[in-house]
Amino acid sequence: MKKRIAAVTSSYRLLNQKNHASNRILHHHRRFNANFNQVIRSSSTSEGVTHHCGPVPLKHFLASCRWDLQKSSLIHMQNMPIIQQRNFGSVASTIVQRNPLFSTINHDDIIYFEKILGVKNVIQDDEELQPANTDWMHKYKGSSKLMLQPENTDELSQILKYCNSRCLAVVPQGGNTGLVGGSVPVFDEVSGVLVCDAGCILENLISFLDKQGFIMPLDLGAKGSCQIGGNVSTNAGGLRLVRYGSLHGTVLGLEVVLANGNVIDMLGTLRKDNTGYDLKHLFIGSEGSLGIITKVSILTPAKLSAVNIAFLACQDYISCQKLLFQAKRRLGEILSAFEFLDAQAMNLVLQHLDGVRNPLPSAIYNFYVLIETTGSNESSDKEKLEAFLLHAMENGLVSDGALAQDMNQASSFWHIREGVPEALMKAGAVYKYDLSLPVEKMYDLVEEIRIRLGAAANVVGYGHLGDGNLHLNVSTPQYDDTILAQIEPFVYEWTSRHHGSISAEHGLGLMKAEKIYYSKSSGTVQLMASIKKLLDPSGILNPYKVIPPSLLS
Ligand SMILES: O=C(O)CC[C@@H](O)C(=O)O
Ligand SMILES: [Zn+2]
Repeated sequence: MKKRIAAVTSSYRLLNQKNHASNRILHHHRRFNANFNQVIRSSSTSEGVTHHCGPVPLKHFLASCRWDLQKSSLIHMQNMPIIQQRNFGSVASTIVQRNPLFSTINHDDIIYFEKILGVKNVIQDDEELQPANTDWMHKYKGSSKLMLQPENTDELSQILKYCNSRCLAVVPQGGNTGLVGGSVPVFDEVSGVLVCDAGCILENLISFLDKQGFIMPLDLGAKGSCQIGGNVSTNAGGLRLVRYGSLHGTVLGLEVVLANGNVIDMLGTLRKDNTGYDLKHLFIGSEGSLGIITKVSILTPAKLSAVNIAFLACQDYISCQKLLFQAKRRLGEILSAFEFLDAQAMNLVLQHLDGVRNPLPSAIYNFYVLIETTGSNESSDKEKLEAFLLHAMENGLVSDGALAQDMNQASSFWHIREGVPEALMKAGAVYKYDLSLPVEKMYDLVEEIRIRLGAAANVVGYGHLGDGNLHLNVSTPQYDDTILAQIEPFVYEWTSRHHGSISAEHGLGLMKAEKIYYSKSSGTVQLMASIKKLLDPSGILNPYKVIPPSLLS
């Protein structure tokens, strides 16, 4: 072991000599050898982390229909005071006009649901409903008065059939509330295919697979509370997409309950099946608007033992781009993450998250890049990474860097990147944009927004550079409509003009349903609306989201 450290250290001395620049020190630490991704990344959400291993339940879903006619017939999505008692001021609410065709819940409905689910899974208590009615940012507030927690496909099917016949709208939801038991995931270790219930928490699946020597093909900051059904229905991207691709590639099959209660078995486990339309893709990323996913089969990659993480500083955005270009060529098949954050994002993390230390404290840099490699051959992976870093430093792409020497350091590097959303939440109000853009144009947008807003806001750019996915976040002390008017529609128009997507991985939801035309042709949106009407003629599934409501009336 000692020998290896000595050898590695000398290679970085060489680096420094070649660069003749005293500040170009790659802080080198002994590399470690474990697939620590599995165990160390902390959840960046504020939601409680559930530690049950393996089996977890099915879906939770909210009946979003109101049953108190005395109250307004509107569903308000309004800003709430957020965590840590920060005052967000008064904000103009986004108000969604309630579809008058939907029924309201009555006493007989409750009796029916209790008969199917048992009293404990029919929740009307305001306190229990509150977290489910509020999004993670505390920006949108629903007003559902009832939460139903079916424990299996059959219960869900009966409920949906009933809701459909009564024209009661429902909001499918995963990951927000407590668990209700469930069944054991089934795993085939030769093919690496996992079959599990939709309510399985991502982190539990990761632990389950870890024991078998496999990993999940997706990893998210929110893994401690998000559920695989929610991940698939929103086509969540995350930190491993650069290596394993999107869920459209790794999900092999689904079981789905349609709005009318019909259970559709598409739970194949085959990599190849060319027998006609591959309908599971309709449900991946449709945000619960076409059906509710109850089971998932997914291809899981083998867990590889050699993992390295480098935290690097770049002086300008062009260096980040060139670094990515080189990483794809020189690290090739072992590259498993390529993330970036700008100085503004770094400062927020250092300022707002407890115990975070800057691994590169000797100077202030404009950009930071986190590169992870995952491979099966320690020595050749090491050689590759070192050759890559040497080349990058010689060419002036990297100004400083640190290589994690153990799990704690690796964890602390990831914590910086994954902690950006949480730091933004703590900083005040935040306007979030999740954009796909050509990599070479991406940061121009951040700079243009910065100029537009001047000192009124802290404009932050970070994200999955390896996937061309920018998280543009604008942070202000409190929500302000004049700021919003300077960002939108500018940001959407800019993205559309550069042939990008206004939602790279977060979906459209309520926030962007009306903005869909910036990224999709009207013919495509019409076809989406036709499919929605075919599968959910009464429009009860997750109303007002994804497709502009006017197209469905
Ligand atoms: O909050 C955001 O803007 C991004 C959240 C998440 O997708 C991430 O990559 O950290
Ligand atoms: Zn992201």
